[in-house]
Amino acid sequence: MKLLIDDADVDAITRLVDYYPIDGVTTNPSILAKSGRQPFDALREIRSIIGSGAELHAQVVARDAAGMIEDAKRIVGELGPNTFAKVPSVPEGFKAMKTLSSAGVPITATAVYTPLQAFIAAKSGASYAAPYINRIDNMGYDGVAVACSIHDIFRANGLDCNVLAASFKNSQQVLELARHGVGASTVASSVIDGLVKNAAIDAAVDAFTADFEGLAGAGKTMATC
Ligand SMILES: O=P(O)(O)OC[C@H]1O[C@](O)(CO)[C@@H](O)[C@@H]1O
Repeated sequence: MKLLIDDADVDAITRLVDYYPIDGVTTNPSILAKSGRQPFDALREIRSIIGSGAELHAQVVARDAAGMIEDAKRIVGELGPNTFAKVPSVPEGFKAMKTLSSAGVPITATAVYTPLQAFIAAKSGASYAAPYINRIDNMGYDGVAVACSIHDIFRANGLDCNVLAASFKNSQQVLELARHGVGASTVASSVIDGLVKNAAIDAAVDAFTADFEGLAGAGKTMATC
């Protein structure tokens, strides 16, 4: 499972890329609005931080198919290889996806709440479909089960599309999707930090350091003892 950052905060992205095995970044119009920056300025800076080998997903804003196609072409044209245009999984979006995929524009189908939306998006040429795990949970359904079901539908039908699970609020949701082997998960910075934050881990590492410091004549590290 690929791990992406769901954020447009360049300081947070820079730090997470430094520490963790990050495969890319996703944004959406709400995330870009929160950054307060000109959208393409923010996206170009994100591209330069993550490099050309990582994935960058940015969303169209137009509501009709013709406008979505124009938005998508600009997104991919400005941000280069490994950029995916996110297109909402609605009728106008499916129409846009069919044209864009024929033109070789990589697409992430977004705003996915049901397996049938994902199925239609995949058949329309999307490379990824992004189910909203936490938002589905909040509707009283099981977001992880929906994402796993979408993964299984893609495999059962030989569709060349992967799950890009989104909208996480906790580590358990991410863990369950890794267990099922879905293609990718995009996770907010605070949730990524929480994936490996555990008082027991810190206590174990602190105890090793304290024990070693008690060794007579030892330096502070293996390199200096
Ligand atoms: O429920 P949230 O946290 O707003 O998440 C919605 C998700 O949809 C996406 O737009 C899909 O990629 C993400 O950017 C975002 O995580």
